[in-house]
Amino acid sequence: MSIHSETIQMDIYQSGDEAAKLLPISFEEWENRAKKILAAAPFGYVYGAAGAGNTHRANVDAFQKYRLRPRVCCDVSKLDLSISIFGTKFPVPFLLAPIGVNTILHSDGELAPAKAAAKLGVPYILSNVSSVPMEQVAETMQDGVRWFQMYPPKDHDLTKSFLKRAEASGFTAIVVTVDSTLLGWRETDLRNAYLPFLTGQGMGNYFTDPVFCSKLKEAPDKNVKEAALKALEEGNNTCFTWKELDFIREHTRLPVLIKGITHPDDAILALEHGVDGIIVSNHGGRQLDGAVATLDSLPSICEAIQGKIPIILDSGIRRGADILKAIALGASAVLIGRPYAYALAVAGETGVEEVIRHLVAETELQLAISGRSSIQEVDQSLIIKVK
Ligand SMILES: Cc1cc2nc3c(=O)[nH]c(=O)nc-3n(C[C@H](O)[C@H](O)[C@H](O)COP(=O)(O)O)c2cc1C
Ligand SMILES: O=C(O)C(=O)c1ccccc1
Repeated sequence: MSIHSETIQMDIYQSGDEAAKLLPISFEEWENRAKKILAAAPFGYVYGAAGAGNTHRANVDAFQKYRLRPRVCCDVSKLDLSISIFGTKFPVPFLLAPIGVNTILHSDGELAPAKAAAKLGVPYILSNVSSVPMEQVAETMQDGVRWFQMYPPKDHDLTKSFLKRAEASGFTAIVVTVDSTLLGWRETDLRNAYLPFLTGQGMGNYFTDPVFCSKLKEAPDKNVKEAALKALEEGNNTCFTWKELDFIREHTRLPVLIKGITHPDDAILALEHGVDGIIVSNHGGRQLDGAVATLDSLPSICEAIQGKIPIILDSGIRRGADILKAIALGASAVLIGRPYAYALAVAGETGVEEVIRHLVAETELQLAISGRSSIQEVDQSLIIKVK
């Protein structure tokens, strides 16, 4: 990656350019700006969490239980943020999380984060419920690394079709999200009576799928509501068990990651069922309220997995310090969620690019000021638990 902290930081300091000053720097500023720009319902869809929002708060608060304890007088003149997953080297220790239905945030939909990620060499995980079909996202990303996230459909033919399309369009891993076979109790969205899928948004992959369309009475453009309800029904796969995961495992040659694990026993089961990676996630607190923070569940999962497969963490990552703390506790990488969603709403592709660039710069500076020169040197000795 050709972006480095010094250049990014000095560019910002030195720019007398008004345009640069117009875009936010902090997470809170992006969030506030998104709130001003968006209508209440789409903003609430991103901001909202399940129930009282306790899981969401716990995710963020968990990072404050740990402090970085820097070493000094270390040679940090050469810095390396790169990591390696499934034998592929990535320039930075984060990926963009799958976030669906991006047209509620920006008219470019998923094409904007996809392009920003590809431009900066950051892998992009495309949501199953993207507004733009996966083939179009693939085309816009060219050689950019992309993974496809799937809400496992009830219909095995549809599952096979999604897998086949993802493979054919150059996605290099499948992320199976297992924490959302039912939609959580989301009070903000209920208050706004807002579920964007019902009007056909976020249906890019379903409405272009030959298997899905073959099972509808009328084409999606003739009866959007019927088609959308059918897609949601496919996702409400409450019969999903490890057996269904085996089915997915058997029907793709790509690495399979399971997203939504917070219990070490599930991590072990996932490993036994042949997954290649685990994403410790509680969906940003959007599913189960009152649940354990992902950072709090990470150590037990790392202990259970014993380094056999990569463990990625999301939910609550806002800044460089959070990234380093997750890695110090055993994560191989993290996913960035809401920060880029707000940036997308504020400034489209440019906004997402800015968020990525700032996170790279901050993480690199944090690493150096901690006295470490590479992500490989980040381990438990970097942090202490303070409460
Ligand atoms: C608006 C929104 C839509 C999301 N859509 C998906 C999705 O389609 N698939 C998925 O696996 N996770 C989805 N997630 C969860 C994210 O992948 C990620 O787990 C979460 O955003 C992490 O929490 P954080 O944003 O608070 O850091 C969504 C999250 C948000 C905020
Ligand atoms: O909004 C979400 O968090 C999300 O990922 C989702 C989308 C559709 C059905 C279930 C969850």
